[in-house]
Amino acid sequence: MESPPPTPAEDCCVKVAVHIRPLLGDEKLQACKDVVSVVPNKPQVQLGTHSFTFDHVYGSTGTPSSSMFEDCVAPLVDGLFQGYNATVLAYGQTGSGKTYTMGSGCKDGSQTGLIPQAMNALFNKIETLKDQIQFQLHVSFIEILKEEVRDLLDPNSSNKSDTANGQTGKVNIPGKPPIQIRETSNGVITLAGSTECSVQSLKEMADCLEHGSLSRATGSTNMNNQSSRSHAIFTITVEQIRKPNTGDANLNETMGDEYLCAKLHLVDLAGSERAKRTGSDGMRFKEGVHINKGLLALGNVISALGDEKKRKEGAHVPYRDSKLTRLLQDSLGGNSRTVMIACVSPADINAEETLNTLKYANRARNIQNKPVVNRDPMSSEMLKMRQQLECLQAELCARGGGSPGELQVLREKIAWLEATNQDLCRELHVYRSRGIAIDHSEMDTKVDDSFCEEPDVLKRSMDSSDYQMSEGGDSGVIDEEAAKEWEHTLLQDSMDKELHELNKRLEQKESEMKLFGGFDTMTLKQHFGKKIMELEDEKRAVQKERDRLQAEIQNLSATSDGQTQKLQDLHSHKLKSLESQIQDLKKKKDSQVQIMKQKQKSDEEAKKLQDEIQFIKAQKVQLQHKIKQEAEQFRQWKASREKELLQACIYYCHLKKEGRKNEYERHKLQALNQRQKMVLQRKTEEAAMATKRLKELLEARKSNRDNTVTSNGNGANVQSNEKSLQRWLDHEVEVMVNVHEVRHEYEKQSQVRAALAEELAVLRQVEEFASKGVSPPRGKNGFSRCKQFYFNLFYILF
Ligand SMILES: Nc1ncnc2c1ncn2[C@@H]1O[C@H](COP(=O)(O)OP(=O)(O)OP(=O)(O)O)[C@@H](O)[C@H]1O
Repeated sequence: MESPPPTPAEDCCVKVAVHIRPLLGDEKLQACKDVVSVVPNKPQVQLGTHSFTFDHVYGSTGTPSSSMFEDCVAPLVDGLFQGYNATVLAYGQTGSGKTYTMGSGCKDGSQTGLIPQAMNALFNKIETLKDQIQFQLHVSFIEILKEEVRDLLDPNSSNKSDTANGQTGKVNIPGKPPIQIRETSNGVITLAGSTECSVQSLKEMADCLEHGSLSRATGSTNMNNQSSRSHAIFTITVEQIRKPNTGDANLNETMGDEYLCAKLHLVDLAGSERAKRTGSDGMRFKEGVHINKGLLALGNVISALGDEKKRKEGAHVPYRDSKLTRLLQDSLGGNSRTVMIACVSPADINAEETLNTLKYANRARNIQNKPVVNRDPMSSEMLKMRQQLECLQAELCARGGGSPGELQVLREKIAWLEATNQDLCRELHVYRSRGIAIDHSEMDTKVDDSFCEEPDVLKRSMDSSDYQMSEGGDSGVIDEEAAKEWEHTLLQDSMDKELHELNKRLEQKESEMKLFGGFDTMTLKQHFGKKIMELEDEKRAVQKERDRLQAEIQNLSATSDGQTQKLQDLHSHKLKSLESQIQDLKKKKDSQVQIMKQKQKSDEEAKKLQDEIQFIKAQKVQLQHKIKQEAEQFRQWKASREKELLQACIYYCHLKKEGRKNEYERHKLQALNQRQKMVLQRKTEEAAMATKRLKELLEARKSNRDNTVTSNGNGANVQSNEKSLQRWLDHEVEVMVNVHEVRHEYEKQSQVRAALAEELAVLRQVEEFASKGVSPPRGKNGFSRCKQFYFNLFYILF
């Protein structure tokens, strides 16, 4: 029977719904007009001359908001039970109704909101499946406030209400390490250090939501008197473990695997805002800046993912630009089914922001995600075993009137399969608990933000102390793997840092460049050139006037009368003023020349700066390329390593199965041997009897012959005696031969049994290798010998 093929990643676009809230009391008081309209019976929204089509439109004259859960979120909740991750994301301007829509505010809407409805649906479904599946539920609730991730469920931190600025929120215990975002080797984003509350009931989960919501940072602004000042992410993790021996045929459709795990992220983003309109200053203003920064980064990610051309070219997606985008990496363009709810206000005073939200949401529709079933490699082997078991059970039913011998064989096979299944279940459980223990110890040690990666099931089993390699070479494999991951993390980290440095330098150079900017060099040059020419002209005119006056003074000094003297004085005075004008003009010209020189120098500097910017940009592109290339190389290496591990795991399971089969066959052979031994004994006894009788017969024959010699007249009688004696003799010889054959067969089988025991030991050895995730040696003690062994077994049995 073939094992089920791994589920291929399905391409699915991010679904976008628009939720239009009604006009609020304040807006009505300000006589605001409703400017957002919905095209009847179509998911189409119009705002002025703009028209947008979405997957759904709720509120206003569109579909009633009460259908939102069934249309958008219920399918995602169902998907969790098949192992698919999901995300619901509320986006929109401040005061547009995100918290109301999500129901994460613990006030109005908290019962009709999407999160409470999702929790209800989840527990309703669990109730129907709890007999067949064991569920483990965990919740975490975090917020991102001013680029810092905060744990809303941390029992050790306290809630604070800072009345001075109307701020409420969580206060972390000083000294507690901050929550860190990590990426595991298979690209899954995890939060290290956040509280994961295990919940058993709807009430417990609702309590967590309420507790976290109360701890969330909110504050009052002109646009919303209880405005969320942070991005909040409520995550529900659903782990499913199939209970053994559930004969429910329908279950196969619900859960084919032994173990599934899926996460539902419910995200209430902080609203985009304009400081002018929210009237925020001081701390509130700073919050607004961070909020907008995070949303800008989100917008850039959406743009990069939503642009088909860029996507095809494999353009860089700036997930690392903010904590929000890093955390939502899987939800946008990754392993998740995602729904975005764009919340908008219909009021004319918000028209501009509403238009922005609609454009943003429209772009998000183009994002393609690739959700996959989060299954466990061990589970598929279990599934295979179970299918085999079911097949045998069906066969057994179909052969209701079969011979008791056949039924017995089938029953034994079923018992063996069930035992195998249980063994595998136990093993799975051990692996899982080892994994959890390793996770915990990783948390405790916290070596480095980027190094700690969640090991997968196989790695856990390999790392655990019970499975330490017996030979130095095997542990070397693991060391090498850890070293490679370590090296990759360090490299990525250092390249990230380098990129960050380059970005900083680029930013600095660009802002320096801005200082040079704003002037048109050519125009300035022309302006100053013209100015200098004008000054030259003016200087020449003044010099000409001076020369004319000097000549006039000379003429006047020749005719010196009283009138002339007066005129001469006047001219001399004028001359002096002209001289000083000339000096002024000279100075002006010099300063203009100086300015021109400075301009030229600054032009050169700007050119140099421009070259530097180009150089940094080129370096940045190169580095980004290098980061991508290294990540790809690592991904490929990791994928091949994981494939290898998976093969080892499958091989290991195969060996386990074969080992059990071997035991079973050996057992059968032993029983057969026992029977043969008894036959042999009986035959040996028969042979002894036969020998005895033979002797008697020979005696009788001899005396028969003697009789022939002595009583010659009785010839016919003697002949018939002789014939019957010969028949007896032949029969006894046949018995002897038969006994000999049986003995020979018995000896042959004893040898096989010994070989079987030896091969079983080999098999155990190989199995031990496989259990450590290392390919078994294929030489002297390896697979080829196993194969030979099965060949022998087959030959003997059939
Ligand atoms: N669909 C709706 N029906 C009635 N009232 C609504 C609706 N949506 C929102 N409101 C009201 O609008 C106000 C603002 O809503 P809410 O706090 O959910 O906005 P927000 O988008 O989360 O704002 P912020 O980003 O500032 O946190 C609240 O008083 C809420 O009760």
